[in-house]
Amino acid sequence: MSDREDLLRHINDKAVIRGRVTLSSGRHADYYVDLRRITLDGESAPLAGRALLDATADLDYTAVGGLTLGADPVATAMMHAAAARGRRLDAFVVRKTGKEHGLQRRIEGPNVAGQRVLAVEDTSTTGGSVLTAVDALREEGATVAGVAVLVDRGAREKIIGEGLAYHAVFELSDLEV
Ligand SMILES: O=P(O)(O)OC[C@H]1O[C@H](OP(=O)(O)OP(=O)(O)O)[C@H](O)[C@@H]1O
Ligand SMILES: O=C(O)c1cc(=O)[nH]c(=O)[nH]1
Repeated sequence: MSDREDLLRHINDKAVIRGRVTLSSGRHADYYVDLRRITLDGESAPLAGRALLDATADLDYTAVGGLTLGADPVATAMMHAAAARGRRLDAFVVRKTGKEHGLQRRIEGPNVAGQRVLAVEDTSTTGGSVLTAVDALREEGATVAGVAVLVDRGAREKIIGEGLAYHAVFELSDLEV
């Protein structure tokens, strides 16, 4: 079984939650895909890291990350999967709001200025969260090579409309929702 096939089985078994929920955008839905149950699961996370590296193999980037919190374990899974393949890939975390003490950095980790970066998410519904990260990255002087998510929940058109390359390991239609 390929990593992608294996990962799909893990997502259907562990992350698809049925029931009325309010989404990040304020919209309502009858199911939730809780991918934190994948990206923080010791068996599933390495699969997610490798599947995202494979899905973005056509893109050129040296660092990966996105808007905290959902994006964080996605980025670190990719970083470790890349290291296991002998490739250096840095990670970063984009804060939702600026930090007022310490070094007051909006983007934590090795400097992204001048780097080609990949903006990631666990899932993207309206694209609002990942595009917030894209804006912050550009403000910091990074070049955004593209956007990648584990599960696209509808943001594809919006993100492509912004002129960004977009890769999703799975579409909603792949899932048992
Ligand atoms: O495409 P969007 O409409 O922006 O929705 C997707 C976002 O919603 C979830 O995060 P959430 O806002 O729940 O916050 P969290 O990552 O801090 O849990 C998810 O991890 C994405 O970041
Ligand atoms: O749109 C969202 O907020 C959202 C949907 C979903 O299925 N999973 C998630 O973590 N966030």
